[in-house]
Amino acid sequence: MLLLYLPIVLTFFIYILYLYFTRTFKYWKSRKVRGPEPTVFFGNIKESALRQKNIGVIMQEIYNNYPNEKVVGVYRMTSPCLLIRDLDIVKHIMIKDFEVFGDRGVEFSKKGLGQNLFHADGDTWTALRNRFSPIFTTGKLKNMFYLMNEGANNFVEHISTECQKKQEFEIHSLLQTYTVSTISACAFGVGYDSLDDKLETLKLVDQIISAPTYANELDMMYPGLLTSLNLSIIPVPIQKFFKNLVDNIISQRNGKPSGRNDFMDLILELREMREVNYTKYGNFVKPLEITPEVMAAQAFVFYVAGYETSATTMAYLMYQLALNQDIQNRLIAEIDEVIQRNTGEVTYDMIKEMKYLNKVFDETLRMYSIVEPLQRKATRDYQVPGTDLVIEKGTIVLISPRGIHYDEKYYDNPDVFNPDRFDPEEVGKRHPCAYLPFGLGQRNCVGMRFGRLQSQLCIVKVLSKFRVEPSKNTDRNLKVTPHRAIIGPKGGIHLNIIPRKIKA
Ligand code: HEM
Repeated sequence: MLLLYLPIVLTFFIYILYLYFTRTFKYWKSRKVRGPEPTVFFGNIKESALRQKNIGVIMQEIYNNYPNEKVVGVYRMTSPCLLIRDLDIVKHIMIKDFEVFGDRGVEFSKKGLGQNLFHADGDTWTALRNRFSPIFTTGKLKNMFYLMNEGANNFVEHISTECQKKQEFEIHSLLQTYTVSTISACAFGVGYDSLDDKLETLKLVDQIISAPTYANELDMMYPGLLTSLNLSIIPVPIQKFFKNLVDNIISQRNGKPSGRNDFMDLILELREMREVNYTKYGNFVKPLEITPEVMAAQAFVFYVAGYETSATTMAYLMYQLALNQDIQNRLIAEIDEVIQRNTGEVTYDMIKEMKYLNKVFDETLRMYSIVEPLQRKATRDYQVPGTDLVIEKGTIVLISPRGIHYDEKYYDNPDVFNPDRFDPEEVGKRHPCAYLPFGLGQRNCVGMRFGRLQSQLCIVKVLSKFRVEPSKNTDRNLKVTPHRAIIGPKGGIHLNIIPRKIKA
């Protein structure tokens, strides 16, 4: 008898699940916002949730499929989100109306490593950003330059040794060895000589961070769940690693700056300064106490945000130089000229002088923007300028830098690598929001100057000794890894590195 009813019960149960996992899917239609049809449970991000496609690529495809829309309604799992295509609206959200869109909407905990600049929202973020921005000024970077220089010299030596054994390298992982050591030296004061014993743990950090977890998808389905449960999405061993690292540094330095001028010194310096009270939009914001926990959270985010982004950008840059030998020749000529004119060690000011290097770097990040999509959360209902649409409080808005960077409205022949697009006159002709690899507005990348500097220094050092060329394994049709948060090349980038014949 029971068996007779089982199919009916099952069908009913599946129907209830279906209703539940499609309950929000009329949200955008009812507001007359166009967008792709969602799939039960997954919304529009099925391939990303199944780790088949990077979420940044999915958003770029949606951007491309709605060329006439200012905004597109999408569902991340069952949550309605709005993809913004129109650059004037982008400007409002990211810059002008920042008081509504100051949150990123990825906060997972107000404790431990959760109190980091990237994930924190609300007053915690304001307090963190106010407190920590000063450590990224030009003056501080200049003081830290010697640490990067040492890292770059070690790296070039490493390549020279390896080049005696082989010609072909997987350069993405090769460049990671440079950024891991440089960021470790600059962020948490690990000397290059003592790096080897930490390297294994740092590799583990990378593996754990890049391993797919479904916490993000869970938070998309039940926004705010992680924060309300105060859950950490970061595994306990990693939390312990960064906490111990910071505790050791504080005790080695007796809680005072050591004169090394690394981030830890700068944070210890900040700790010694009296905290200044300030207000945000007229409201008093509690000043932030720099506890060892807060320090560990920033060391964590500087490490995670700092090494992979720069290594990936440099790998793509080298790839394009290998495919475009004329551009490589022009860049090498600039590097040689500036070094010869200044004689001696490469300095911060010399890097700033290399205008073509900057253009090559900017064009690389146009073609290969790596932090995608950009994200903000509405902290109150918001009428989208120039439309009847109201973005409801709590809604996530998304921006696709890749969509914009490959849009022919802003960039002719977007598939062509052309650094001259970044001539100042050309830049002046474009909408100010048409280029956003470091995000935009008050919540943009705080480490932008650091990332540019550590990458450009390495490129200069490497190209002053070597050239790059395609190898037999160079993939001319690069794909991106489906699951990593930073968009990187699937299967790596294989190139030949050839010692240059330097004229005496
Ligand atoms: C090529 C290198 C890099 C790229 C392309 C990059 C890109 C980005 C992007 C797109 C964002 C989000 C901005 C937004 O939402 O508007 C971001 C945020 C952030 N980045 Fe970077 N980044 C790079 C290097 C670095 C480095 C070297 C550090 C630290 C040492 C760093 C630390 C951060 C932090 C802490 C945030 C969160 C800022 C906040 O919310 O206040 N980044 N980055």
